Amino acid sequence: MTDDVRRIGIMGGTFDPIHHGHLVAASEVANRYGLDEVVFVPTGEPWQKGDVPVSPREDRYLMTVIATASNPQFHVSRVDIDRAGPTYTVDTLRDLRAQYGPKAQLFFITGADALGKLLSWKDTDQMFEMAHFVGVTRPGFALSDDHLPADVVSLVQVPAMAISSTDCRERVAAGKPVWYLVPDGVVQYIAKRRLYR
Ligand SMILES: Nc1ncnc2c1ncn2[C@@H]1O[C@H](COP(=O)(O)OP(=O)(O)OP(=O)(O)O)[C@@H](O)[C@H]1O
Ligand SMILES: O=C(O)c1ccc[n+]([C@@H]2O[C@H](COP(=O)([O-])O)[C@@H](O)[C@H]2O)c1
Repeated sequence: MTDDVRRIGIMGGTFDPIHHGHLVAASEVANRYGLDEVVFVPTGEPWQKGDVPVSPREDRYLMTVIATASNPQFHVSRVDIDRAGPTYTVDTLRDLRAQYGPKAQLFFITGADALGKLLSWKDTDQMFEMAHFVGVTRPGFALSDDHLPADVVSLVQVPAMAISSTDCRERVAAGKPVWYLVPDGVVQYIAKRRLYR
């Protein structure tokens, strides 16, 4: 009998827009951990983004689909955008666990900035029981697990991509290019939908 334990990476994000920093992080962790696939999960209502207006969820979902379409290991899930109310990772993990079954190993990928705020997330004890967390380096942020309980998180060095969605949005608003910061199809989608103007 074959060993059917699947190793699933989960890359959650607001993806407004998705950029090459997200894609490189997911690709690198997939390689390091021998993941079978990475599921990108755009947030519904990102409750820790403050007062910054967020683009419609269907636009963020479609940009994520466009950005990941060419990679057979990458998939996109609607679990967070189809759930009403604020997006909590504990719910994301519960939904994906139900979908992938009890045997799947789940690895939740976060950048150094998000990792630093992990203990402010909802129901962290339950969250830590459902997935292993992988914190990745991000230019401008220190990567540390000092504040976290032992064994819940691993730290991974990924190629430095000094890109943020905030910077991409500001560049579009100022009429500057985002070519090569985001995938080509996402550049075209932003123009077609007149996002960030
Ligand atoms: N350049 C990057 N390198 C590594 N990880 C990143 C990078 N950009 C984002 N991430 C991680 O990807 C996840 C989703 O990030 P998010 O969609 O909020 O993008 P962002 O660029 O941080 O957005 P914003 O500028 O709007 O806050 C988070 O865990 C974040 O830490
Ligand atoms: O569970 C929480 O309380 C929680 C709080 C903040 C962020 N998250 C998740 O962290 C991921 C990155 O979020 P963001 O806001 O940096 O795009 C995304 O999957 C969010 O749903 C989760």
